Amino acid sequence: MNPAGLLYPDDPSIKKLHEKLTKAAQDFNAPDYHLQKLLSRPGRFSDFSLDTDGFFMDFSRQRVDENALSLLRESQRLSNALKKFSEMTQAEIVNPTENRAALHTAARGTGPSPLLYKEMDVKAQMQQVNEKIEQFCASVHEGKICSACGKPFTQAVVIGIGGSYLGCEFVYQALAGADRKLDLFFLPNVDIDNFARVIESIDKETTLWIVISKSYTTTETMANLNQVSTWLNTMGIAPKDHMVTITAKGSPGDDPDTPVLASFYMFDFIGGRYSVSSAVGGLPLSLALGYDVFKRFLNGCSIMDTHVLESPEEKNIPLTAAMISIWNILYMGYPAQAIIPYTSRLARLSPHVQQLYMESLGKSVSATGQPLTQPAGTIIFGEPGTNAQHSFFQLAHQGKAFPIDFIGVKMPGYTGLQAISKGVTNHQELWANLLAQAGALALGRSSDDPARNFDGNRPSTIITIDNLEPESVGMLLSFYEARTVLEGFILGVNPFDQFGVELGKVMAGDIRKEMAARNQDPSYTFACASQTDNFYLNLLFNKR
Ligand SMILES: O=P(O)(O)OC[C@H]1O[C@](O)(CO)[C@@H](O)[C@@H]1O
Repeated sequence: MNPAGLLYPDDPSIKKLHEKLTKAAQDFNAPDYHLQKLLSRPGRFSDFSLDTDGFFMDFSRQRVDENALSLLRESQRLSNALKKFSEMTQAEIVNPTENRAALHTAARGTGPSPLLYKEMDVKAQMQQVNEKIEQFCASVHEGKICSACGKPFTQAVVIGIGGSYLGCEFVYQALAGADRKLDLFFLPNVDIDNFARVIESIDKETTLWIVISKSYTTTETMANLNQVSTWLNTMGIAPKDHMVTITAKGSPGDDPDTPVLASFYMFDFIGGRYSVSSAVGGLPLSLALGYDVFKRFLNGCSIMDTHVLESPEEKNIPLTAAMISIWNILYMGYPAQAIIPYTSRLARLSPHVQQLYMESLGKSVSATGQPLTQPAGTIIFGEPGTNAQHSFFQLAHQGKAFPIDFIGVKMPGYTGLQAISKGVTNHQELWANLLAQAGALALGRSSDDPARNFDGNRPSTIITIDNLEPESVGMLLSFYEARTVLEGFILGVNPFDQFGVELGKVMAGDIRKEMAARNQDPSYTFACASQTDNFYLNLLFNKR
């Protein structure tokens, strides 16, 4: 696989293109390139917006023009990003550092059938897991599989962290309406107060615990599993009667000698942050909302995957979003990007994309280990609107500028009684704010009073989806996945490994040993800890 990309210009044409893009960005310092001017150009809105199957993206308020876009499309071609995306769906090794394919798209049926990888029929294997999920959930919903005391399960708690929970939590919050079959809770953090909050919210007699860990070695998840098991035992409930596992074949959790109610496989060719369309999302979402809802969500993901595979460059929505993101980071110099959904049901979208994007693209070397010309990635953050407006939008309007994805939903989830305030419904008020913010950031407003002056020229994209139905949410999830992967391919980095998370884990292990030694021997003085750690360990143990 050719790893060349904008941050690893192992190719004279890419070097040259990088120079052209740098120069093109300088044009935007001129007054004629202020967004006020760009937005008044005829055809700006129609030329700078795209749609597919109810998913609409308006990037007319981004500080790009045709010249910048055509140069960015060249970067796509020189790095073979779309070709690599297609190869990814066909089980090529796109994760060279771990010598693996990345087949999250196959989990929703995208790509050839049969899809052979390491002598395995990938889609058939995934189908088997999905059939098991469907049967298990039906049995739980019908009360055939029930709690130790014979009552039906009414709640489930996911024990898992990072990619083994964030995507699932986002989709659950987005889709969970009044008709849910089970309430879902999440126990990601090893923080004992996370456990305390969960057990305050559940009925121990009717709660199913879902342990999700690909490696089944993640410290936080294993500690929480132990905490929950110990707690259940003291309550007289055998953990095996209230637990299911989702893990990789051959992991320490894939152990017939430790029986649970059921176990489901996840595959090493689907990374945690890309795994919500596998059993990681499949089981909890099907338990909470029904297997048919999960299938419809997969269908939405697949519609967007197919759009990426079949659309030409200039109509390709995730590709265009990836190119604009690169433009904003590398050439316009923006320090961060925000995702602001105007619906509280998408509140966990930005935390999910934070991991998806920052773990995938926060890299300092190319896909083949060569130093990059500068570190890759950016900071992603966000909150739902209008809450965000009353929180950090002062900075967005008058402080350090950063591009924003505004996300609007045509139909809210709740369709019951809607009061009218100032002549509009709450949902319309939300939209009035969304439109006003994008307009105010772009256009600004001048004032003789410097403190009340708005320079404008601050970029944003508006993305709209039809509703909060599973298909729309699937398309949104798959849009951000594809955008991330394509951005990685254009930059020349591997979007599927995450070695950057390892060092902290190793160092936590050393500190843990010091704590364990003190727990064993109260006179132990943290002899192996550094001067600084020594201070904090004494603070913790002496409770000073
Ligand atoms: O599923 P596991 O093996 O518990 O890993 C959990 C998460 O931890 C990470 O390795 C990061 O620390 C993620 O990539 C992963 O999703």
